[in-house]
Amino acid sequence: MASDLRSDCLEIATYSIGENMPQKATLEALGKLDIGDRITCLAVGKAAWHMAKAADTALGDRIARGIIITKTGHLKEDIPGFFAMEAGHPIPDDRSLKAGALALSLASSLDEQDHLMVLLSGGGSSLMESLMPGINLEDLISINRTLLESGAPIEDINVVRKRLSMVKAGRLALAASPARVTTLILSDIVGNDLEAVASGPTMPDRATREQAYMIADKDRLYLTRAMKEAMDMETPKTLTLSETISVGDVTKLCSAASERAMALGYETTVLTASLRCEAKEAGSFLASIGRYHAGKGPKAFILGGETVVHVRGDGLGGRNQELALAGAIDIRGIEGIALASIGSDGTDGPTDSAGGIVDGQSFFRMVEAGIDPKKALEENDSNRALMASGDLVDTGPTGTNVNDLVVMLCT
Ligand SMILES: O=C(O)[C@H](O)CO
Repeated sequence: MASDLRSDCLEIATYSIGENMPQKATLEALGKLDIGDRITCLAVGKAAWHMAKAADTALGDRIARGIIITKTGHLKEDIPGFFAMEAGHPIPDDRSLKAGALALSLASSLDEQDHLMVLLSGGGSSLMESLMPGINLEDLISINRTLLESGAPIEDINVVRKRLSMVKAGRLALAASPARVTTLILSDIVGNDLEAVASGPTMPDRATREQAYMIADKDRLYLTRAMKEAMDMETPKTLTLSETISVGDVTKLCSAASERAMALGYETTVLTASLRCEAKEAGSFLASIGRYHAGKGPKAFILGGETVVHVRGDGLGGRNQELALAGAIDIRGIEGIALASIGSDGTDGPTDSAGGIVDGQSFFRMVEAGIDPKKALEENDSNRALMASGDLVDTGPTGTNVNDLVVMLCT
């Protein structure tokens, strides 16, 4: 039975990730849109190439000009009519500044006959930048490092990054005015705060100057005079010509998983699409739910989001593998239960695995292979433990990035 549960878990995850692939999601959204005939396309983010490919398929010659800005190694074959470039991520580099200048000059060349189609995905904040006067690349790199190392949530990091930028916080849409702007977003933000994705180049910015200073103070950012001047400038609060559509996100990831689980005959509950707590606590908590429901199924519990790992040991792992290992410890010996935790992008932490899938026997398989599962958890060594029990999930990079999916099945 566990093997059926395990294959059902993987089928559910594969289906929901497939439904949130950038090309599929973008094509579906474009099919429903009323778009003019003079389209300029700007694709920015880790999924930019895939989204641009979908736009090329759907709109063909109606795209007058296109630009793709993506992370190093994320470009595939040439798309006719598109200029493509790579830039730095997670730390911006001089190519990011070239990308920002290019995007702004493209936007400002448009008039009211034009329609700017922005295809946005995670990673865009670092990949495309144009700095406020007096701020240089060195300042930008140092601010980004401090913010990323502070452990601050990405939404907070982007509140500050927006203020220092001429292209973020809706300013790209302002540059494109009077052209109409439509932005399709593949979101990597838990909670779907769309204006945080890639620092919202075409969306109004709700954050205030005071919030930005509070975050800067908390993270002990060193602000030069030019940075303070930039922080003081108001960001756009309304953008009448700009509309935003979410094409893929963690909520859709959970809905697709739920749809598949129901089709497989499970009574299904989406527990949350904004999981954010410590990975091992999520694993133990889910195990306690599983222990209660095992034997009362078939039931499916679906969760989406991104847990965190406060690393204490020097083992190898990732948040999904750590969640699965914690789950394995607490469901040991229980029949009729399987728990999978998988990164939709196919990479979990600094490992080649996407996550882990465990059942009531995983703990014992680890012990037989000479691993102490509890010690492995303390040492953040989930990758070695799950490898020993044959419980790693290896998908390779999937091409999308809409956070993580957790599926627990009980019979
Ligand atoms: O680019 C960014 O800011 C992050 O990936 C969030 O979208």
